[in-house]
Amino acid sequence: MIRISDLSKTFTLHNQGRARIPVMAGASLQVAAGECVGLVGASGAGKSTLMRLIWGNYLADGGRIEVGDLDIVRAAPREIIALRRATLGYVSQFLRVVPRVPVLDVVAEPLRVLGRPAEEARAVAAGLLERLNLPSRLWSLSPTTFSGGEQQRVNIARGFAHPYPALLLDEPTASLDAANRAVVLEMIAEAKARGAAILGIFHDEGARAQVCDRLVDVTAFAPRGVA
Ligand SMILES: Nc1ncnc2c1ncn2[C@@H]1O[C@H](COP(=O)(O)OP(=O)(O)OP(=O)(O)O)[C@@H](O)[C@H]1O
Repeated sequence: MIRISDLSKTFTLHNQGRARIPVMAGASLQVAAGECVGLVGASGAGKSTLMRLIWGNYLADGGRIEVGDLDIVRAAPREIIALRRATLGYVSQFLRVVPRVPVLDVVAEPLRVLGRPAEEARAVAAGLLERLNLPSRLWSLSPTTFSGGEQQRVNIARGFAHPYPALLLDEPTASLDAANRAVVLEMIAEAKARGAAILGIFHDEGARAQVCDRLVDVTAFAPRGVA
């Protein structure tokens, strides 16, 4: 489902004398349907950069990133938007939302953009928020003032509202208590069981051991002479 081959990325810092930071060269990786792969490697090795390249926020210098039939490296912006709508989900570490939109609509939104009726989408959102133990008195509020763990649960609910065939998870259990962490790990296992291809960063070793089928060390992707 996710196929990466010969991927390279160098950052150029235009405001700092065009300093060049080579992060990866010749990176290759595949994630099959129903599989969860964990990215590991020291801080600064390039885990987040790889996730952002797949999400389409960073442009690769070379290589291919195929998600389903689309090569993200060569895709047009509208193709990436369509991919994010139906095929590729992303649970980032931090929640970014439009102010004043209530939680229930934040979580229902991925279904609404796919054409699901409002009431139906809200019912799915309510089910997820309930499962993640977010008190219903908070559902009509904007999550901008929520605690770290509450925001993370909203982010997770949103990322799991639609059954994306491919999912990127950046530290999905980082701010959670034991009970909610267990719920999230259960949701990841269910997504795998329905055939989702999942690529994640988990600093939580227990979580990693529980849901990852294998680990990929991104240090191996460092350009020659950098690692
Ligand atoms: N937008 C950017 N501009 C310039 N350099 C960047 C940018 N993003 C990342 N880098 C550099 O790329 C390298 C890899 O960073 P990245 O955040 O991918 O590492 P990481 O493995 O996710 O680290 P951590 O575990 O600490 O989050 C670092 O040297 C970082 O400074």
